[in-house]
Amino acid sequence: MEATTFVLFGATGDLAKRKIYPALYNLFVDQKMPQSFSVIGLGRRELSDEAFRANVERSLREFSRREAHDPVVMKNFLSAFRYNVLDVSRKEDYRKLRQLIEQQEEKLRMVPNRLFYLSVGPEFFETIAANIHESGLGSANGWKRLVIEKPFGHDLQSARDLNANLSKAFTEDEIFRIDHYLGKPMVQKLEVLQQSNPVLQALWDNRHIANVQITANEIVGVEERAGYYDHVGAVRDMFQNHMLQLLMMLTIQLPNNSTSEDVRFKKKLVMDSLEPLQKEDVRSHVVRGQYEAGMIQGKPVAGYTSEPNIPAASQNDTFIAAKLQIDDYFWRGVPFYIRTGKRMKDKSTRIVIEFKEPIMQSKGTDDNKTPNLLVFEISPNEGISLQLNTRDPLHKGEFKPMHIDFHEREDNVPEAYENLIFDALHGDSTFFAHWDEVELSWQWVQPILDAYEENLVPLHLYEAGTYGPAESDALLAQDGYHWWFDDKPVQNNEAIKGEQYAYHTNN
Ligand SMILES: NC(=O)C1=CN([C@@H]2O[C@H](COP(=O)(O)OP(=O)(O)OC[C@H]3O[C@@H](n4cnc5c(N)ncnc54)[C@H](OP(=O)(O)O)[C@@H]3O)[C@@H](O)[C@H]2O)C=CC1
Ligand SMILES: O=C1O[C@H](COP(=O)(O)O)[C@@H](O)[C@H](O)[C@H]1O
Repeated sequence: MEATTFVLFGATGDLAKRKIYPALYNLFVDQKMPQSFSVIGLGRRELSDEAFRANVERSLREFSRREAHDPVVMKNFLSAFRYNVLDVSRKEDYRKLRQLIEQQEEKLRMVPNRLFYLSVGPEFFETIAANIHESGLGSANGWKRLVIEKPFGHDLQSARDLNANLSKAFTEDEIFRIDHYLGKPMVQKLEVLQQSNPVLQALWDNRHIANVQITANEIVGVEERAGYYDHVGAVRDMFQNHMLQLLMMLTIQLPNNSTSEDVRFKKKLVMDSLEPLQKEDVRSHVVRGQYEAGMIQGKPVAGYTSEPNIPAASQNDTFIAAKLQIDDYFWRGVPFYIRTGKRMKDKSTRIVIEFKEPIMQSKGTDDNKTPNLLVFEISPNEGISLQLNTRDPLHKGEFKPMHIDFHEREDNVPEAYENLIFDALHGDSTFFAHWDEVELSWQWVQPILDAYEENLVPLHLYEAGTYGPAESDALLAQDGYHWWFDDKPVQNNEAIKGEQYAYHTNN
């Protein structure tokens, strides 16, 4: 891999501590970092290089998935780190930064390839990009890349404005927009699973699939993020980005050995084919919810409007469920139900594919009918399961569902940020959000934002520790479906922990 200077804005912040340093460290231990690399951490507070390295080391001990830290490896890793004070709006700080980077590159005889990672609030993105450009930091004789975190805009217009401004300093193929759901290993496998398994390929369309359910349930509430969350809600925080990305990754039809260009193009096709919602139709396609007080895992939790720094009259959404349709050859007529919410009963991100036409039961009643289900568990556990039908010899040969499960061992699973930083270092944008799809996602979501703003959609309260408002169940019930696994979340079976494959039947 090419020599790289990793320039980290927001090096003293929460994301750097919890995700970025552990990811860099794990890549280093796995020998997936460039032979020559240097990390320049930036922030307003004064820190010596030693104090900065001590902070980085502390964060690794707290947050790295690796428990044992070899002191020699740790020392080598930390020796690449320097710290520099920089206020994003002070132009002279960029000149000093440029000097420091050039000194380091000269000392280490590195080609001036520079990756600028903006782990700071989105209000700073445009200022930083412009200052990188004006200070000449980005015009050295190597490549430059810009990695930015969400949120990428607040609505369609602000996203367009932001993109237009970033484009003055970086080209589209130099911009890497992180959507950490795209870094999750199971999401990255969706493409290959579909491409390399004729069994799945053969069934991957509206002739065989009855509906698709994409869920991201969270146990956590708003936590300490009132200032941010109360202005965005579930629709902007999760739906516009992570949930629509899951939809795209599941439904794109890619050629074998596809490139990142193919992925970008095919995702755009999916978004182009998504049936648009009119503001007036949002009410019948979208369920908007907010949690009330309740019990989660045996403990009482406060309602949203009693959370610290949330106004008592807040109408902000903490839950959204929606029905979407893709109007193309493969998916026409298949409803996609998407939901995400905070303070739900359990933590689970998964995709359930329900197949058509359950086998006709020769014995038993209709109640025994079990459609074939293919489940991709994305997090917290990673796995795939298939629900088939079999006969139960102990119960007069009645039909009963059987599950074939595969669960990845937890220690085999890299963190999303490891995958994404590795790809950004390589310049591979396959698993990043490209502008086309970001713009189309905002375009699709905009009528929902407008309908919420004008209060055209009721806000349904739901008890914390449930699966959201009853209206979310009704959204599927009107089509004759129901959310799968709400009462029996798919879980890693303790009995099969540590094994790669397992085969068991439901009792
Ligand atoms: N934390 C998380 O889990 C996630 C965060 N994100 C996104 O990542 C980004 C960073 O979030 P997070 O780390 O939580 O934020 P924090 O508030 O914890 O950190 C912000 C960082 O920005 C720096 N900073 C603030 N103002 C300035 C300034 N004027 N000049 C230079 N540096 C400044 C701070 O350094 P100092 O105080 O030293 O100046 C600090 O390092 C945001 O865009 C957020 O939306 C996305 C997903 C998850
Ligand atoms: O981006 C975000 O994601 C997290 C959920 O991420 P996960 O990897 O734990 O599923 C969410 O809690 C947060 O509100 C949102 O900003």
